[in-house]
Formats: sequence, C-alpha cells, structure tokens
Amino acid sequence: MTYTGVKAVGTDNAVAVEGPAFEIRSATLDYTPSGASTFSGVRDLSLTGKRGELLVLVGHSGCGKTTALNLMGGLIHPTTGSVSVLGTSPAQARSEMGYMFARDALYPWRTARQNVELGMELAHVGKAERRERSMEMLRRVGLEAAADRYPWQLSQGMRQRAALARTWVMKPALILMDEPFSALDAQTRDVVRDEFLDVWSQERQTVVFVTHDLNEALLIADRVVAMRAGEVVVDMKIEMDRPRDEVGLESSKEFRDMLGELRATLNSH
Ligand SMILES: Nc1ncnc2c1ncn2[C@@H]1O[C@H](COP(=O)(O)OP(=O)(O)OP(=O)(O)O)[C@@H](O)[C@H]1O
Repeated sequence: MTYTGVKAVGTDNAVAVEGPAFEIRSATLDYTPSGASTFSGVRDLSLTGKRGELLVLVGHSGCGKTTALNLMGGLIHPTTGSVSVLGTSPAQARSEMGYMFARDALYPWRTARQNVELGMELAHVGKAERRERSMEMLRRVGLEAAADRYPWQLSQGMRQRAALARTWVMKPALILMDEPFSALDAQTRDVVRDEFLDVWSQERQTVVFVTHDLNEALLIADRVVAMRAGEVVVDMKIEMDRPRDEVGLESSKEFRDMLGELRATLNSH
C-alpha cells in the first residue's frame, strides 16, 4: 500500500502525517474462550477518526468499546477486516500512540516526575530535556509541587493527573483513553476532566475516549459514536461551542435532544 505524507520515525516505523487518524474497516473480532462458543466483541465494525478529533465511544457494558480501542492500539487483531492507524499498522504506529486507563498504572517505585519521564527515558531523550518537559507537563496538570512524591503519597485524582502528564508528555498523535476518570469521585472527576480538556484544547491530538457516561460524552466530544452489540448505532457530530459548562448544558435544548436520542437508541432493541 502507498501512504501519502509519510514521516519516517526511527528506522522501522513510518506513519502518515496526513489522512485519517485511524480506520477500522469491517472488523469482526471473535473471542473463543476455551470450552465456550465463539462471541463477537465487535461485529463488522467500520469507524474512521479524523486528525485532531475528540471522539467519544459510548454504549452499555459489553457492547465492544474496549475491544474497538484495543484493535486501534494493536493489542488484539481482527478476525476479519482490517485496522490502520496513522496510515500504517497499529504495531508500526505504536510509538505515536498513548494509552490511558481507569487505573493509573503508575510505577510505585518512581516519583510522579520519574513516572512522567519514563517514556522519554525509553526514547533516549537527554536528562535535562526530560526534566524540563516533565516539570512543564506536571505544572500544566497542577502537580508541580508534588513532582517528587511517590504514587502512594498522591490521591487518586493526583495519580490520574500524573498519568495524564505521562501520556501527554510524549506528544502522541493518537491517544486512547479507556474510562480514564471513572475511578474518581464526582468532584475530582470534574476537576481532572477540565485539566484534560485544557491540555487537549492546546495540543489537539486525536483522542478516542471511552465512557459509560452520556453527559460526560456530550460535554467533551467533537463526535459521539454509540455502540450496541459490537456495532455502531449512532454517529453524532457535536457542534456545541467550547468550553462547555455542565450546568449550562443541562438547560440547553440541543443538549437534551442529543442526550434523548442517545438514550433512546441505546435502550432500544
Ligand atoms: N478476552 C475476552 N474473551 C472473551 N470474551 C471477551 C474478552 N474480552 C471481551 N470479551 C467480550 O466481548 C464483549 C465486548 O467486550 P468489551 O470489553 O469490548 O466491552 P465494553 O463495551 O468495553 O464493556 P465495559 O463497558 O463493561 O468495559 C463482551 O461481551 C465481553 O464479554
């Protein structure tokens, strides 16, 4: 296959700097647990993400959101169909992708700053630059004063902020976020989500964000894709102005209409 606008990264990696951020084409992923019948995690799924888009995947538990994310991340491969990321295979694009989960997965033996520096260490970025970039990122998520604390000395919200900084400091072109704030209490979630939106609005990387929360989806998304039983059932462009204020949104007819449509589709059989 020929890719346009190809940028060489390292010696064995080439990602396209133009074109879609990712393309899932008619992908079916069959899980076949031993002794059980085959079950499709996603079924004939086609989904394309634009560069710079904040795409939110919603749907009831078990509808295939994480499976779709894992296909993009190259953690699993479709049984049929294909997936490309940044114009190449997910494996080739891996160094250009960031992943963030509900649990922060920080290394307990490294301070917040050392956790943020980890990806740069692996990429052989020099010490002075590592320090500068990690401190800048920690400052942006409000963690500068806690840079030398270990994860066990941080609250859950602070740990998620450190994880946010660790993901963002590498400037990945595509960021996959699987319910990143779901383990936080409501108040902390609002604060950390605002910090995430603040960083995203400055950097504008492509983000695919999984959540169960339809309000959260409409609050942050450029586009909401709802899944049911492994398939896309709604693909909705969200054109409400940013920044969006949660309280203000709830009184907006546009917001209530979109929420109603999402709920109705997800709950219909
Ligand atoms: N490793 C696996 N082996 C067998 N079945 C699996 C596996 N991973 C996922 N599944 C099944 O595939 C379907 C889709 O799972 P997936 O985790 O993608 O859903 P989800 O929408 O992310 O759910 P949740 O919101 O609960 O995280 C589910 O029915 C699940 O049971």
